[in-house]
Amino acid sequence: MTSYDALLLVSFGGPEGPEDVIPFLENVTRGRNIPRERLAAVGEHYHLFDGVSPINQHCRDLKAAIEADLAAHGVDLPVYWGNRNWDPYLADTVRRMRDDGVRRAAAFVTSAYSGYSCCRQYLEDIDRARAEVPGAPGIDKLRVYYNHPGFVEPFVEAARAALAELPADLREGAHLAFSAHSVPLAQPGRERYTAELADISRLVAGRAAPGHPWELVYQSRSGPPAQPWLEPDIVDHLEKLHAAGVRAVVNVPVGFVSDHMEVKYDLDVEAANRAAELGLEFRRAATPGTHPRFVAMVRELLVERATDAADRPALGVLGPRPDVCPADCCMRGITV
Ligand SMILES: CC1=C(CCC(=O)O)c2cc3nc(cc4[nH]c(cc5[nH]c(cc1n2)c(C)c5CCC(=O)O)c(CCC(=O)O)c4C)C(CCC(=O)O)=C3C
Ligand SMILES: [Fe+2]
Repeated sequence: MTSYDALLLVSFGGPEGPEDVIPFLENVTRGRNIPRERLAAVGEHYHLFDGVSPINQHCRDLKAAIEADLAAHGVDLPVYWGNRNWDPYLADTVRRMRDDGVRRAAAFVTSAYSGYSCCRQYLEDIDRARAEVPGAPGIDKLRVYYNHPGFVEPFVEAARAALAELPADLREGAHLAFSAHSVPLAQPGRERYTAELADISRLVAGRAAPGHPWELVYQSRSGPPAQPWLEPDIVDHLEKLHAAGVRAVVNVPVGFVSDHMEVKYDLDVEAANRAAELGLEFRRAATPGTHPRFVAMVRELLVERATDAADRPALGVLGPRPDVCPADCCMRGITV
């Protein structure tokens, strides 16, 4: 038994106005060797949306939904929110938690997978924030949840809905294209990340669209052009499908928790525009966002951890992830 006196929502952060865009991008890419041209291009994506990323509002909505769900289930726990790259910064939130008398918090991260970018980098962020705040509360990151029914089921529902939106005569021949953020091939934990993505893609395809062909592809590639990243890219994939005579595609962005900028631009603008040019019918499935099943999962993960429950729900073939990262997760403790 661990008694938690708070839940901490940890996220990526995003700009909320044109003047935030450059400082935000500088925060994200500090020390990461991202070419200037790439940064300028990504800045333009944000400016298309008046410099406002949807991600912070998603976090406010998710926080409110979690608070309502906890209250409805008699769990009396305050919920805090802190980001890696933008206000409210994690260190400021941790300071406020300490001032409020929080001693031990469970952390729910808006990233569902193993691997450096999805798991260890958030652990490092939490460590760094705690190191900045004398007397900081203890913070336990909840387990990786990509295969939890509360994450999988909203995607199954969303994939079915997107398929149903296709013109009836094209539905039967439609392909499913699962997508996730690309990462460098050399990134620690990359094998585990891709294995988990394949696991959930197979699961969602089998439940939402049995018999339809599916593939796992990547999006939002960054880094220097010479550095190898996970492929194929979704746009190249759409071109390949089109050339092979496929006429309709449902894109399921299983790599993400909400419809933030990597979804609203890279999929809804870039991939959708290319599909339109090709004459390919393209529908994008919703991410979990504030789906009640997803919100309930946050509480279930918290209760499971607090009570050290033996039953750890997990779908697919890889099994539940342990509470504390083992060597094949994100190589925590190994220097890159
Ligand atoms: C695996 C992964 C996730 C999923 C897990 C998770 O959700 O955390 C993710 C999410 C996100 N990535 C985001 C934005 C950005 N990511 C960048 C750059 C990078 N992402 C990477 C990986 C990932 N990223 C990597 C390896 C880089 C290269 C630099 C580095 O090694 O760190 C850059 C720099 C410009 C560019 O080059 O694209 C931006 C602006 C936003 C916010 C969107 C919004 O504002 O709504 C979100 C949720
Ligand atoms: Fe990213």
